[in-house]
Amino acid sequence: MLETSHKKVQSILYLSGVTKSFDGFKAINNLSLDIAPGELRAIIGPNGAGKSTMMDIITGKTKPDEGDVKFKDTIDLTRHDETDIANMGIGRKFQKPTVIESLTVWDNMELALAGNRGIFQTLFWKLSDDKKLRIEEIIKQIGLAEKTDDLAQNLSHGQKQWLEIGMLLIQEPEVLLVDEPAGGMTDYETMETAKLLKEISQEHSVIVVEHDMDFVRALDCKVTVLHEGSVLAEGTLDKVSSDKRVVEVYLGR
Ligand SMILES: Nc1ncnc2c1ncn2[C@@H]1O[C@H](COP(=O)(O)OP(=O)(O)OP(=O)(O)O)[C@@H](O)[C@H]1O
Repeated sequence: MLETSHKKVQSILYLSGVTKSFDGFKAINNLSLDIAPGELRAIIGPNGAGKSTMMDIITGKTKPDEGDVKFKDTIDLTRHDETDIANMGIGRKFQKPTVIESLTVWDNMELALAGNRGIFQTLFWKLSDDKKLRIEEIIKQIGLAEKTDDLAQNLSHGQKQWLEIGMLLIQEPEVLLVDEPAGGMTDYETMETAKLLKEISQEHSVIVVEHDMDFVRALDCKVTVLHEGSVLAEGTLDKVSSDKRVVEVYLGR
C-alpha cells in the first residue's frame, strides 16, 4: 500500500551508540539522541562536553568511530560528506556570523539563495518572482524589513545573527543546527532570537546549542544535557535543573 512508501518519519535525526575519540580521548562516548520532525531542542552542557563535536558529526565534518547517525530514519549520514549533508537539508549556523559585510541584507540573502553557483553564474542569474517574495518574507520574519537595503556592516551583532539565520532559511533546510546564537547579544536581542527560533521550529526541526539559561528558558523546549560525550539528563529545563548531577557538573558552577 502507499502507506509504506510514504511512511511518516519518526526521527529527523537519530544518533545511537556514537563514539569519537581524539588521540585516545573520548570526546563523544556512546551518545544517543533522537530528534522528532519539527522539534525544537536545546543542547546544554559544560565546556568540553562534546556539543560541537556532536554537531560536527551530524554535519559530516567529523566521522564517528562507531555508532549510527541517521537522517529521516534511514539515511546513514556517516556515508556522506559535508556538502552532501548540507544539500540534503541540514543547515548549520556557526557562532560567528559569516555574512558579507560589504553587501546589503538583500544581497546577502540573494547570494545565500544562489548557494553553490559560481559568482559568474550568480551575476547572470535572474531571481524569479517567487524567490523574491520568499526573500522578502524571510527578511520580514527575521525582523530586518526596514534594513533590507542597509549594508550588513551597519547591523548590530544580533541583527547579523538573524541575517545569517535568514540565509540558512532561504535554502529551505529540514534541520537547522544553531551554535550559541545568544552569545554577545543584548537581552532584548536574546529574547527576540528565542521567539524567532520558536517560530522557525513550526516548519523546521531546530537544534540549538546554548549556555545562556535565560535564553534556553525562553525557548521552552526539551533540553538535553551533555557531559563527557554522553547524555547526562533530558527533559524540561525545570526537570534537568533539579537533577543533582546536572547541578554538580554544570548549572552549579
Ligand atoms: N579535533 C580535535 N582534536 C582533539 N581534541 C578535540 C578535537 N575536537 C574536540 N576535541 C576535544 O573534545 C572534547 C569535546 O570538545 P567540544 O568542542 O565538542 O566540546 P563543547 O561541548 O562544544 O565545548 P564548548 O562549550 O567549550 O564549545 C574537548 O575535550 C576537546 O578538547
